Amino acid sequence: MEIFREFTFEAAHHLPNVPEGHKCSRLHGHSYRIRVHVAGDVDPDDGWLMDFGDLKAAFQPLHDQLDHHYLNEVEGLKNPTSENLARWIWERLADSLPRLSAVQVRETCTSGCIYRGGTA
Ligand SMILES: Nc1nc2c(c(=O)[nH]1)N=C([C@H](O)[C@H](O)COP(=O)(O)OP(=O)(O)OP(=O)(O)O)CN2
Repeated sequence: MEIFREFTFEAAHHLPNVPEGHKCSRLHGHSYRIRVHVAGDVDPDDGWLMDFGDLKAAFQPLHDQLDHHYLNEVEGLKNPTSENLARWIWERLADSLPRLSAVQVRETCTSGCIYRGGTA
């Protein structure tokens, strides 16, 4: 079984390593949508994998660091692409959510990424 919880936050960023003239080198903002997935067995007694409320509690400290912030200034997010943000979130959730299975980051309605851990 896999469950997820979706979070949103607003933030500004620019991408420092894109080619000269790329639109994303300019300061701009996104309404980010994040999905945190956890996978495992459903407990036969309580009928759930884990409480959605505990997923929310685990993400809250990260939300506080990201919402209405300039992502380039957040520790570890000098180059805040979707991919780097997904990995940043994973690394900060992995201890509190040992069954973490995926982190999805959506920057816009049409673009985003999914990170499932590991080095890629
Ligand atoms: N692999 C990645 N590519 C891009 C990233 C990224 O994080 N990873 N980020 C950007 C920009 O931040 C950009 O704001 C979002 O890109 P894009 O989908 O091109 O945005 P638009 O809404 O402007 O798309 P259009 O359909 O062209 O209007 C760029 N690439």
